[in-house]
Parts: sequence; structure tokens; C-alpha cells
Amino acid sequence: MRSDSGLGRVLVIVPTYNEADDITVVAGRLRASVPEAHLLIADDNSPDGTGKIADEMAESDGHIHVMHRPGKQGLGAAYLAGFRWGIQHDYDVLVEMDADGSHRPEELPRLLTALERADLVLGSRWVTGGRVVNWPRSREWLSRCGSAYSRFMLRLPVRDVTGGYRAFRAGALTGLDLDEVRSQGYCFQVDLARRAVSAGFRVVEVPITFVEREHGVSKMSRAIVVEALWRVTVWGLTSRLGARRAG
Ligand SMILES: Nc1nc2c(ncn2[C@@H]2O[C@H](COP(=O)(O)OP(=O)(O)O[C@H]3O[C@H](CO)[C@@H](O)[C@H](O)[C@@H]3O)[C@@H](O)[C@H]2O)c(=O)[nH]1
Repeated sequence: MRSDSGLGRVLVIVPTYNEADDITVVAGRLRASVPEAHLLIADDNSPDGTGKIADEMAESDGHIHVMHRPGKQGLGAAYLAGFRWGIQHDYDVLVEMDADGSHRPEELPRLLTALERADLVLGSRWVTGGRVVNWPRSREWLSRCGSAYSRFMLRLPVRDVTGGYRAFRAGALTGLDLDEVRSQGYCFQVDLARRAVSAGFRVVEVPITFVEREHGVSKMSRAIVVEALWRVTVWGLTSRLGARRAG
């Protein structure tokens, strides 16, 4: 049950909303890549039956677990529920991974190796060696700008602030007050990064290749972009004001 790396028990949390075309393949690739890891699929009652497919996989594989949630509540809420489940079940490492194959399970061993000298490993598209494949130029631009803006506003010493392929030491994550996290969409990733940095986590970035999904659609929406923009702006201005008052 313990990982070969000596890190302890590894749980990979995969949030799903309408990922019926991909979840079986991604779960199979993950099981082949890191056989000792467990997988938690956190499904928001996907209309396309992803939850049922996940149940069928869990019935035949003791390493696969399913969390059924009542409806679409956002990526952040699904991850928070997954983290709590993982911490309750005594996992030592909690991994975030998309269900659509964008985050290649074959790269997870490299993230886990890097975690041996870190509390948080960020799979990074924007460090040397990292890249994106088949992303529309407009989406790459949005993501690069989102990371750059977040880095600047929050003074974060990492390149890929919005990415969602990450490995945490559970012991470090329990030091963050997850009950305070309100971010729902993709800015959840920025929120956790800023909390980790300000809590003094050892953060390491590892280059990854992010491959655009071949099936299904991105759940990125205008509301997700707006939430990220206003939350990052408010966090940035609040911390600058606080620093000015203290100084
Ligand atoms: N349970 C649940 N899962 C969700 C929800 N919204 C999205 N997901 C799941 O979250 C994962 C990522 O969603 P995508 O819609 O595939 O993301 P993307 O557009 O490819 O975005 C990627 O880039 C973002 C910005 O850099 C990243 O923040 C994100 O993690 C991801 O890597 C997928 O597994 C998707 O099913 C939700 O409301 N509920």
C-alpha cells in the first residue's frame, strides 16, 4: 500500500463533470503508471453517466474510490471534498489531476520524486521543458496572462500558478485552513498556491506537457474567468494595503 518512493500512501483525486469518454482510459493509465496509488473520482452527478462508469470501475478495483456529489459545484469544491476524504483516510500524498488526459499519468512518478524534497509540487507548463500541445492560441494566451497577473498581484515565486496537476504532502495541507477557502472555479488553484507560499511550504515546479483533451469539452466559462480576476485582484490589493499599513 505504501508508495515505492517512501512518501507513503498516495491518493490521486480526479474531479469529474461529464468525462464519460475519458475517465476509464485515464484511470487505466494511472493504474499502470503508479500501481500503488489510489484514485478518488469526485463526480458532480454528471448527466453523461460518468459516476456510474466510476462505480463500475470501483467494483472491480479496490484502488478506485468514488465520491458522488449532488450537482455541479465547481472544481474547487470537488477538490476540497476530495482532500478532506483523503486526510480522513490517512493518505500521505494528495494529488490533483484532470480526468481528460491533459495531465499525463505517465508524468506522475516525476512529480512524486520531486515531492521527496518538497511540500507541494506544481506540474508546470511555463518553466523550461514544460509545454502545451494542441491548445488554441487564445487559451494559451489566457492561461499565460492569468498566471503572470496572479504572480504579479500576489508576488508568487512560481511560473504556473493556475495549473491543476499538483502533488501535496497531506501533512502540509492539513496546516492550511481549508474551511476558509471560498474559490470555486479554476482560481481555486491560485488560492491554494498563495496559501501554500504564505504558509512557508517548500514549493517545487516540475515541467509537464499539457495535452489538450481529445474528447468532451473544457468547463472553462466566462464566470470562471471573472471569479479569478476579481478574487486575485482583491487578494493582491488587500495584501498590499496590509503591508503598507504595517510598514
Ligand atoms: N466535480 C467537478 N469537476 C469539475 C467541475 N468543473 C470541471 N471539473 C473537472 O475538472 C477537470 C478540469 O476541467 P477542464 O474543463 O478539463 O479544464 P481545462 O479547461 O482543461 O483547464 C485546465 O486548465 C486550467 C487553467 O490552467 C486549470 O486550472 C485546470 O485545472 C485544467 O488543468 C476535469 O476533470 C473536469 O471534469 C465541477 O464543477 N465539478
